[in-house]
Amino acid sequence: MTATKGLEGIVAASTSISSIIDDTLTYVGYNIDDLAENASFEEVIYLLWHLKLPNKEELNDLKQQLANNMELPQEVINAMKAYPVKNIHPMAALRTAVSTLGLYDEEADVMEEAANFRKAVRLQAKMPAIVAAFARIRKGLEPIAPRTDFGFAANFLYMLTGEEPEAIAIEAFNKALVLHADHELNASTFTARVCVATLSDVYSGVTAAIGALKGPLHGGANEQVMKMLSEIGSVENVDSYIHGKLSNKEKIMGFGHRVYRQGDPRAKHLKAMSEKLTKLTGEPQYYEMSTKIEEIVTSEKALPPNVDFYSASVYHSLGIDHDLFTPIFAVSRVSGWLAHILEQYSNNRLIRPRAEYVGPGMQTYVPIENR
Ligand SMILES: CC(=O)SCCNC(=O)CCNC(=O)[C@H](O)C(C)(C)COP(=O)(O)OP(=O)(O)OC[C@H]1O[C@@H](n2cnc3c(N)ncnc32)[C@H](O)[C@@H]1OP(=O)(O)O
Ligand SMILES: O=C([O-])CC(=O)C(=O)O
Repeated sequence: MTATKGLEGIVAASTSISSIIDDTLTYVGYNIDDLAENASFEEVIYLLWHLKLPNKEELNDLKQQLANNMELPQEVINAMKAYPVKNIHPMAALRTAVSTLGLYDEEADVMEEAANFRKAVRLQAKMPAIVAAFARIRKGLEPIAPRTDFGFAANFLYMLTGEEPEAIAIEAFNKALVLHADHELNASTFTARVCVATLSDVYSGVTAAIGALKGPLHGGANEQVMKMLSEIGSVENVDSYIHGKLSNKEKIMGFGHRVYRQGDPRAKHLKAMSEKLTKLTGEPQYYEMSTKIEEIVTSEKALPPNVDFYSASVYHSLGIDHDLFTPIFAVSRVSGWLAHILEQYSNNRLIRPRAEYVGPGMQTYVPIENR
């Protein structure tokens, strides 16, 4: 038995939800470029969960269900207020709050398909409310209840600030949500599937997935990109900063991908948004630094930017705190995790690969007094 490091190239599941073939990403056969330009995030959620686009009635029904289920149980808000809010990362808070949410869902361990769909709606609806509530609680502010007349993207921005978001912010945020919704068998989705393949519950699957997304080699990279842009500070500093990192053999966050070779098809949409939004906010340097970094990294390392690279300057331009970038990724990706969890349940088998043993050969036990 020989292990493949990082399971590279191993096909570990079948799915009808999304595909990456020849660097083209589709959700249920719809090209991501089409969806990014035309779809609302709610339409994408419906597509991922039902494997077809909704008609008007189905879409309105899902929108209403999401808006109606956004409000958090007071117990979860109280629990968040008791976290050591000043010292914890919002991804740790989100991971814990989603687990706590499961304690207050009477159907948490009901395994029927209809109950799992109901929990999917509740979790999808409450994830943005958790992120927004935590962002306010840690500043000493009260959480803001969602508006039932707002769509998903608008509601998140509203719960974060208490102000009605501008149309351009809603449009940009909706597009970012669409672009991050699903991505075949990425590390966090695989984690969710492994977890629920033991027939554990939806909350456990999503909690596990949040843990996997948090790492800087996966979803956590978007926050690291912003940290890098802040450290660089101006276009003039890009060259020496990036060359310094590369000569130290350090990774440049937001570049490279296990599956894409020519480039991540989502990046161009975020790049265009970054250019537009940074101009509007009067901070074009974030876009200019980013394009200069891209120029160097692609020419010297042949590594194109991934989804995390330009999303950083997009979220910064929307006025979002930098350590909320990865939780925002989770607010979108939970739609994909839930789709994969439902798919896993529908055709389940325990996921249990083998390991190549590379430790010592047979040894004789030595009693502790003789060691
Ligand atoms: C949503 C997402 O999860 S997208 C990915 C987000 N993550 C990041 O942006 C973090 C930076 N990127 C990386 O760490 C990697 O490219 C990954 C984790 C995304 C993919 O990793 P893998 O396929 O395992 O590639 P691996 O890490 O083995 O790298 C292969 C080679 O490319 C180099 N490399 C890969 N990514 C980068 C990078 N961003 N900067 C510099 N060098 C890199 C590695 O150092 C390695 O070089 P070596 O062979 O000389 O040692
Ligand atoms: O697919 C991956 O390995 C990482 C990624 O881009 C994503 O999860 O969106």
